[in-house]
Amino acid sequence: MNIGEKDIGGTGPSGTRTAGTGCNVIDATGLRRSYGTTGRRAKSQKSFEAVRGIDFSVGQGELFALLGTNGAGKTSTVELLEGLAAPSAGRVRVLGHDPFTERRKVRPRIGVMLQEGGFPTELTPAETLRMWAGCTSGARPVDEALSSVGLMRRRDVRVKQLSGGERRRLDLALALLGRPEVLFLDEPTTGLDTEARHETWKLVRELRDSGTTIVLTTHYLEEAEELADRLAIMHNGQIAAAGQVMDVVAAHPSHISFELPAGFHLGDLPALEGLGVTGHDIAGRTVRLRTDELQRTATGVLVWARDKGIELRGLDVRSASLEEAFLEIAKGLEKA
Ligand SMILES: Nc1ncnc2c1ncn2[C@@H]1O[C@H](COP(=O)(O)OP(=O)(O)OP(=O)(O)O)[C@@H](O)[C@H]1O
Repeated sequence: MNIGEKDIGGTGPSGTRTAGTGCNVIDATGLRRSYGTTGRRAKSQKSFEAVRGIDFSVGQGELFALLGTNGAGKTSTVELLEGLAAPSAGRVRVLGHDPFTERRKVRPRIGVMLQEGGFPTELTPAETLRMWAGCTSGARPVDEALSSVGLMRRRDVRVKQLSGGERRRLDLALALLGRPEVLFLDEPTTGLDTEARHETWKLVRELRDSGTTIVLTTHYLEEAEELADRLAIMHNGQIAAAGQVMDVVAAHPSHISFELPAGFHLGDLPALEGLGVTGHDIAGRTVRLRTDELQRTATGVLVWARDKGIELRGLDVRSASLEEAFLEIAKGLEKA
């Protein structure tokens, strides 16, 4: 594939780095987006900066997830990548081109699954895809697109009779119709039941494995954990953390909690610092320890309990999850 520009690779200011094949399909540098700065009323309007100078790149065949709280700036960012708006500052390249000014070169090579598809509800899925195929060069056969998202059974019912989850699948079928090299998925499994969500994940993995580059926004951290090669967590228009899931998670402490048996106090435990504990709290009789050295701390606590001949009820030993990392990042930034 002719990407058109050289890999800029390396580590950006926000710590993002491509893990892919050396070809960056997407490059964003110092990207900013403001609302209320264009149009006739611009001078009287107060502008709002939704994307505040972000850098990231996505390698060919990589699945990159953009996470963040409501209003963090994910959709505003993805729209810049899709060429639906121009950045107010910074630079974006998709497949080596500016997706806004060179839209005609980029659009046929990307697939976009928006949050709200907005189909004509009187058409059937087959008719919807046929209509769309008429505007798409090199479109897949309609039935192939329908069966790839598990909608063959519903090909001839009206869209208005589809469930919310089935409409999401039709959205996905439309995004896949032109065999895109780059696929943008905006909350693709919202409204899907567990089985349909797992089917969508399987399909997304297959697409990624066949070389499609995928940018995913999601509110489901489990989805990012399942699918993402790398991710970025946005907050207030900036990238607060980025990297592989395990890197983002590793930057946050693991936890051990248990109930103190009757007659024991926190001070009866061995010196917490010596066990590698970085912080603790106690609620009622439940002790919660934070640590960056889970095995050492857990061993210390268990050996202490064995030596005292006590059972630690409610014992829970867990590595940090993406959810905990996410919540800590959001909490930390709110305080900042
Ligand atoms: N057209 C617009 N005009 C003015 N402000 C906007 C516009 N679109 C979005 N915003 C604001 O920009 C910020 C980022 O919005 P954006 O939709 O990009 O966030 P998001 O991370 O996608 O949120 P969500 O997870 O809720 O979809 C929000 O504060 C939002 O209110």
